[in-house]
Amino acid sequence: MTEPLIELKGISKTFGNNKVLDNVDLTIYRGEAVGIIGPSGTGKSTILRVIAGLLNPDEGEIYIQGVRRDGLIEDGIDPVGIGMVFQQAALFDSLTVDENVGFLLYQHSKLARSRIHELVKERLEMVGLSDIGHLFPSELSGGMRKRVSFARAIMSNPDNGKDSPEVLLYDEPTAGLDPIASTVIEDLIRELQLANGVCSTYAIVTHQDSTIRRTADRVVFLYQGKVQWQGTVSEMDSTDEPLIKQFRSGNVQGPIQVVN
Ligand SMILES: Nc1ncnc2c1ncn2[C@@H]1O[C@H](COP(=O)(O)OP(=O)(O)OP(=O)(O)O)[C@@H](O)[C@H]1O
Repeated sequence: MTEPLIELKGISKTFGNNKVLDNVDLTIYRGEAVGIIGPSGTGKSTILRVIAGLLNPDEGEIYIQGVRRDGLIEDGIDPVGIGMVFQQAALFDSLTVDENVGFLLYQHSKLARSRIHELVKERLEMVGLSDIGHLFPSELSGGMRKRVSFARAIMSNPDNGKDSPEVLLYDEPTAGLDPIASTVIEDLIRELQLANGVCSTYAIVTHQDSTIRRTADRVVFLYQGKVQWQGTVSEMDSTDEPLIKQFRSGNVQGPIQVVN
């Protein structure tokens, strides 16, 4: 795990007067699982969107497998595929599960519909869902919708080797789920990491303690637009760093300013 796959160097992003990311440096190594934590509104989702190539930073450089990215993901120059699983499952309500998961291939590939249908079925099986392709999102539980969104994120065109996402970015994948449904999702994230190298590297934004513990090899703490601390989960439990101590305890007193 020594090769940097994603490198952010001096990334800044301001919305209006709000400098959300302030000269952030972050490296994610191949095969690594990075948990990004920090208080609400501190730029965690923003950093994922920058890595995904959905948002351009104002300043700084992004390297994907050593290649500098210039522009957004739609420019299609990244040497490895990067997929994103959004906080809300973001499924189209008027489409079936099959049509949601296969959406990009149905719209943009030359593959036969029957072939796409098979690929969708495989991906749904990978996330532990069978025989639900014909259902609509409103007929699923929250946990199932999340799993469908995972299946969509790992969907790829077999005719295009670069299409398969090697990196997955998860934005609060267990938010709003009960503890057992969260465990199912956490296990799935690790299983996908080990399966066929589909998404062997990932970054995950989460507020849930169990998700941090069960899915992160390295934890990065973001606050006031900067990476303030990073370490393993056990280092997070033992460090005397005042920001982490306060975050760990949930105490309103401390260096983290409480926003009401
Ligand atoms: N497109 C945008 N336009 C304006 N402001 C934005 C935009 N996207 C994010 N912000 C602001 O940037 C700040 C950081 O948002 P972000 O969603 O990255 O935080 P977060 O750490 O993921 O928060 P949470 O833990 O609550 O999900 C917030 O103040 C948010 O309102």
